[in-house]
Amino acid sequence: MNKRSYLFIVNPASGKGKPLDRLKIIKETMEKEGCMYRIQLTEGVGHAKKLAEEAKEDVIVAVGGDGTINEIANGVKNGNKIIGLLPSGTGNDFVRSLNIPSDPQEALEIILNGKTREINLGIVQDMYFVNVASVGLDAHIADKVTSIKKYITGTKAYIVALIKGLITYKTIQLKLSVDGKLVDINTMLIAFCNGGSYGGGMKIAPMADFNDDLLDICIVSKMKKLKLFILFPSIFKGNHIRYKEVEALRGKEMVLYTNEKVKINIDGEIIEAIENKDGIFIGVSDRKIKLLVR
Ligand SMILES: Nc1ncnc2c1ncn2[C@@H]1O[C@H](COP(=O)(O)OP(=O)(O)OP(=O)(O)O)[C@@H](O)[C@H]1O
Repeated sequence: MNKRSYLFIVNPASGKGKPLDRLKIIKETMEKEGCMYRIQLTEGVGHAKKLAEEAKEDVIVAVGGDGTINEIANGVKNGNKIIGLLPSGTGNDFVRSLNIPSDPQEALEIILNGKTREINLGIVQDMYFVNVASVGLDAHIADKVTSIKKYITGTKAYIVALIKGLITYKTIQLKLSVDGKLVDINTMLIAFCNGGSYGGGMKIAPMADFNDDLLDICIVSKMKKLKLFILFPSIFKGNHIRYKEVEALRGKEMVLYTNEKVKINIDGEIIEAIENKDGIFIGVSDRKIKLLVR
C-alpha cells in the first residue's frame, strides 16, 4: 500500500472545466489504492498557492494548467514536499516537456508510483516560475489569450490571440544584463526559459534543460511585422533560431533595465513588473522543486 498522503488541488477554471471531469477518476483510483487523500477546489487567483503553503500532505497534486502548477510551486516552501501533475489545463506546456501523459489514468499511475525528479525553478523579482517568463510580444499576446480562452480552447485560442497580438504590438527599448554582460536591445520579445516550450506548443527554447542551473534566453529583435508573421509559426518547430533577428543565450542571473512599464508573462499569467531603479531581476533560484515523473 502507498503510505504517502495526497492533496489534490483542483482548479475548476483551468482548461474550460476539464479538472472537474477528473474528480471521479481521482476518487476511484485513490480509494482502490487505499491512499490517504484530500481534494480541494480553488476559488480564485492565489488560492492554489495558499492551499499548497498550508498543506500537511506529502504530495501536492496540481489538477490544472501551468498557472496552477506555478502557484503550487510558489506555495510549497518545504523542500520535502513532492508535487504531482495531473494535466488539465489549456496549453499544458510544462507537463508536456516533462513527458507526463495527458490521459488521467496514466498520469495518476505516475502520481502513485512514479520517480521523484528535482528540477530548477526560475525567479522573477520575488516570484518563482516553473517553465517560462517573458516580456514583450508574448506577454501582450498572453494578455489576449486570457480573454480569448473563455470562448475558444486549446492551441486555437493561442493562434487567434497571436494574430490579434501581432497586429497591435509595439517594440520595447531596454538593456539586458546576462551574467554581468550588458546588451542594448530594441526587442519584440525576450523569453527566459527553464522549460523548452510555452504558449500551447511553441518550442521557444528547444535546448532548454530543467536541470542545468541556467535559463535559456531567446531574444527576438525588432523586425517588420510581415517578417514576424512569417517567423512566428516557425517557433512551433523550434526553427526560429535560424533567423538573424533571433539570438539564443544562456545565463544564471539577468537584469532588465527599461523606462517603460513592462508586463511579464510568468507561466502564462501576466504581472506588471514592480518599478525598480536596480532593474528587474530574472534568474535561476537556489530553490528546487521535487516532481513525480515517469
Ligand atoms: N475558482 C477559480 N475561478 C477563476 N479562476 C481561478 C480559480 N481558481 C484558480 N483560478 C485561476 O485560473 C488561472 C488559470 O489557471 P491555469 O493556468 O491552471 O489554467 P489554463 O490557463 O487553462 O492552463 P495553461 O496555463 O496550461 O494554459 C490561474 O491564474 C488561477 O489563479
